[in-house]
Amino acid sequence: MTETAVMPKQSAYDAVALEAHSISAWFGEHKVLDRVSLTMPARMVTALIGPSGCGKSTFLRILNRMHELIPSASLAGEVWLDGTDIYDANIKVTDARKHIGMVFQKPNPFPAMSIYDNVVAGLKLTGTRASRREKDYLVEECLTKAGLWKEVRERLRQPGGALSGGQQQRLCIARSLAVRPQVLLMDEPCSALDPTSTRRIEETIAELRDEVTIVIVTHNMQQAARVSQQCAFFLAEQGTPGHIVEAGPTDDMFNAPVDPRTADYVNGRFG
Ligand SMILES: Nc1ncnc2c1ncn2[C@@H]1O[C@H](COP(=O)(O)OP(=O)(O)OP(=O)(O)O)[C@@H](O)[C@H]1O
Repeated sequence: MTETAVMPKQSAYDAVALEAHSISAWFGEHKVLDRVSLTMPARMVTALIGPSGCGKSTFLRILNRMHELIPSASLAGEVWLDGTDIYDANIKVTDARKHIGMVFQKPNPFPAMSIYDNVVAGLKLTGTRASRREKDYLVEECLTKAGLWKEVRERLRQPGGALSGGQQQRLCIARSLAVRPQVLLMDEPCSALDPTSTRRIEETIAELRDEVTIVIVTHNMQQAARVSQQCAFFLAEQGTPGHIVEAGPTDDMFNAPVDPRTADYVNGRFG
């Protein structure tokens, strides 16, 4: 009997490790990542750091099968979530993305849709049925986890687009949480936000990490030091594809890096 791959069963929130094995990536003939392997443990925030163009976003997008949306893009390697290869031929793209959510650089709520409907929007996309009561509960739960409930509880029917940038980003986090992902990927989630909103998102990340495995791309070294427990330093030297120079506990990466290039980067000497 042949085994059919299925995505692991989702309980409420259930953080699990995500493992990338020997990931290489191309845009057409241009190779941008070379055999990148990284374990992103459960209940930890992993920060991907490195200079512009070294492949951090490409790697992040490979982790939830968004890379394949680009016509010229291809990849090699495997991504394992709790014992299942998300690139297995039997795994549906929508299932992979349901388990592994993404928050982008620029907050992208549906602007004309109400705050309430923004949060539950993912249910429709993933074909999940819910009663009105279940939705009400989910909206409060996810907005609370995203640190937004108290600010919007009296105006859930107002459009998402009327919120501030920082509130919109927290709404996007709530929307991602509503399908109960096991992993949340964040691509520079604070780069469009002011310092106060940034701090609020960082607090939200800290509160979420026990329930959702978080991987964040950031250019801000102070932010990487504040929010992550593990860091991976990517580099693409002189036109070569991006690779990981060094990965490890955040404290070690900042205070006792093994590779001098890591020390130079985290201390702001290049990039
Ligand atoms: N859609 C695309 N088509 C072609 N090449 C691309 C595409 N997206 C990215 N690239 C190339 O892939 C390489 C890696 O880009 P990527 O955006 O992953 O790097 P990054 O480290 O996230 O950069 P940044 O920090 O500036 O966001 C770069 O050389 C970039 O030009």
